[in-house]
Amino acid sequence: MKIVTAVAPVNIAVIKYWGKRDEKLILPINDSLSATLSTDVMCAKTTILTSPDLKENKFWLNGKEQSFDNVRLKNCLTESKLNYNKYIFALILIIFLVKKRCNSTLPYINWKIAICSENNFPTAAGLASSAAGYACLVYALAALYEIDGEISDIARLGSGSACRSVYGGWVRWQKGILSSGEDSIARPIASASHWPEMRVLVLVVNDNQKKYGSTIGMNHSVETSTLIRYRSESVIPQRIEEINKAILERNFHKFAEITMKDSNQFHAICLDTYPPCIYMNDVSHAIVNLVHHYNTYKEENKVAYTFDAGPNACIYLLESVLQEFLSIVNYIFPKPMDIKANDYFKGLPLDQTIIKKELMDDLNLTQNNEGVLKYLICTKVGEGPRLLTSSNEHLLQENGLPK
Ligand SMILES: Nc1ncnc2c1ncn2[C@@H]1O[C@H](COP(=O)(O)OP(=O)(O)OP(=O)(O)O)[C@@H](O)[C@H]1O
Ligand SMILES: C[C@@](O)(CCOP(=O)(O)OP(=O)(O)O)CC(=O)O
Repeated sequence: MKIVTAVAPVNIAVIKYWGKRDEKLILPINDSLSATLSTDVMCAKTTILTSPDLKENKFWLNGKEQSFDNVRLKNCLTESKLNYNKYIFALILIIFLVKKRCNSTLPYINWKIAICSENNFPTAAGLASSAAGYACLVYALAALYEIDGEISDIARLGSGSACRSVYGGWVRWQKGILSSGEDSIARPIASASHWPEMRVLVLVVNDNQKKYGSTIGMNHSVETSTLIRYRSESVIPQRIEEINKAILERNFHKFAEITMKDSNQFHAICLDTYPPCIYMNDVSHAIVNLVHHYNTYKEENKVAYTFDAGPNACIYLLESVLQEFLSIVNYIFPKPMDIKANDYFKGLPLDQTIIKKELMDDLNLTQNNEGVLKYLICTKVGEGPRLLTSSNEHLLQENGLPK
């Protein structure tokens, strides 16, 4: 019997990946760049066990068994439109590729496996669970089958954005030009400690499973949007170099401007998609408005928003402005009285600073009803995936069943 457990991070892109040039190999039409977030706050955790006693392959996600062995791979391969099976298909493909890359004389290479994974944050809600989940799966499989070297290309086959989660710090996914996809890999551009004051505040507007997934959304954009081509050909090549430089120089003002412009352009493409795929809602737009008011008041960009394929805002900001900005968020979006502070302010500890009346008067923003925000998560840039060696950490028992 052999067992490994790993944790892997989510990542939030500041230059968004949106659109594929190859759906099966998950090859993007543009480079993207993200920060990997600390696994101390948000992570996927995956245990993989292999044993000669297992009769079939098994997979549990968040406590629920997922069909695995009984999926007809052939059907998946011939499917022209991607559907929910794509996730199980990706799982099977990833296991196959990791095994292919390992030393095939390993005595346990042909044993069946049991996989058990959990996310400590909402799954399929636009908070990058697939990125953390597939990075974790590939990292744990690589440890199980003792492979070293490149794994971002394998993680990419689960979900494109997952290739960036196999590294910590600031990570760029190079779109690559080869049709084989060999050069479509992620690389860190700066370590997790490069910009230690950077914080990320996730304002959760809705953590329900989203209706319009990223895969389908971006396919429709490629098929119908004219703006998407302009973005990938004429905007991103320069923009990605500029943000790379801003990050290396720790120039927050410039970093924030590019981050917000890129989020806005991505959602403009969603609106340019026919029929449009709308992810942001009125609360998201109220957050955008609040950030711009605050930056104008400060006469400099102190805070940057970015939205993935959902209404939740990820706010990048430096530690020095965190408390003041948070106090404004709390005033504009009041916490419901009946929710305990610990259930509302998640992640890194936050002070409940009292708002300065004159600041609110200057900002002149309208207060919302209680409960418009569901909760907040405060986190920071962190390291990539890692193995957990203590046997208490395993999610599976020695018989291959979940604990
Ligand atoms: N820990 C995990 N292990 C394996 N697969 C996972 C894990 N977490 C999520 N997934 C897969 O990813 C799917 C969710 O991906 P989806 O892209 O819809 O949402 P998301 O990643 O949370 O949002 P987004 O990509 O917009 O940020 C799940 O249905 C599941 O198939
Ligand atoms: C908006 C995004 O979060 C899109 C993520 O898309 P996915 O990586 O979930 O898509 P697939 O490759 O089809 O699985 C932007 C980003 O993370 O860069």
